[in-house]
Amino acid sequence: MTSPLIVSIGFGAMARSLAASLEKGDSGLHLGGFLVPEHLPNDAPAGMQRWNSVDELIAAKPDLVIECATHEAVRETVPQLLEAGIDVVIVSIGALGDAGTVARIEAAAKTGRARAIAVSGAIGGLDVLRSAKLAGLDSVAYIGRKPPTAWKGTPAEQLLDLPNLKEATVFYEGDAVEAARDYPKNTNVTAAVALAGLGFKDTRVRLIADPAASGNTHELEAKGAFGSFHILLNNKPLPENPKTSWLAALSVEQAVLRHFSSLEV
Ligand SMILES: NC(=O)C1=CN([C@@H]2O[C@H](COP(=O)(O)OP(=O)(O)OC[C@H]3O[C@@H](n4cnc5c(N)ncnc54)[C@H](OP(=O)(O)O)[C@@H]3O)[C@@H](O)[C@H]2O)C=CC1
Ligand SMILES: O=C([O-])CC(=O)C(=O)O
Repeated sequence: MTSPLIVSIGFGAMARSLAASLEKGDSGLHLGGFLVPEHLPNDAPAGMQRWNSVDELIAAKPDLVIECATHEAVRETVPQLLEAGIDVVIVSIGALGDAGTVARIEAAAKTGRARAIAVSGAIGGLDVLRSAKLAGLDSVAYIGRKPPTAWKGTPAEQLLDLPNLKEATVFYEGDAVEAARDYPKNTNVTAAVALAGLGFKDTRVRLIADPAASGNTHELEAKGAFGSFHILLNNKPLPENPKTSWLAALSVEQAVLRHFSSLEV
């Protein structure tokens, strides 16, 4: 049997980590190539293909596409692939905080009889949240803590003196609608929590810049008819992008392995 064609949208920190990890593993699966905008330099490793347009990619008939790029790619590129009958794993899931985008993705998936799969990413406990929701959830809260460098290029820069921050500082408290929209490279996890639990408006979010943090910490607390739970993840960042946790890349890899496995665990 020939190996399935697995392609990423974007070839940044996460896609590169995924490619290297699949290569090292024994699944026989590989990242066959990637779709990136034409302006990016061509640094495709040997044996990998590069596509510059979604039409060219669709013509190559990939078996699975993994969006590892931006919220914009989820809005602009993912629906076209689904309509063409191609399953897509979505990583920049903060884009799903917009009801119009969700409706477009659902309609495209229905048209193409394809599946859009949202990854758990850098957080865990979503299985518990999904199950607990069935009996009713009273509250869901998420706390994200990262070192100041990880908040560079976000609205936190306007709120705090990030390079000279001396102590852990809360700079955002609100809901997952705003958090997912305003911190698109840092808080996709809030979308995972919102989608599994109480929805974007009712998910409480607190974001912290902490000079003492050595990695990316994600805390999740939920209460409901089932009881309550509280988890804390201490994630190591990817060397190429301190905003992104290694666990997020690993969650993409396990989504790929599950997709091609006959026993889903
Ligand atoms: N669900 C989760 O838990 C997590 C989700 N993420 C999300 O995953 C995505 C990837 O993360 P990461 O790899 O660390 O990010 P990087 O910034 O390292 O890589 C993204 C790459 O995609 C390229 N790109 C931008 N726009 C497009 C487009 N329209 N089509 C194709 N490629 C594009 C970028 O190019 P250029 O540099 O030129 O813009 C860049 O090379 C991000 O959106 C991030 O927010 C990250 C961590 C956790
Ligand atoms: O990787 C992380 O720690 C979380 C992240 O960036 C995101 O959710 O966008």
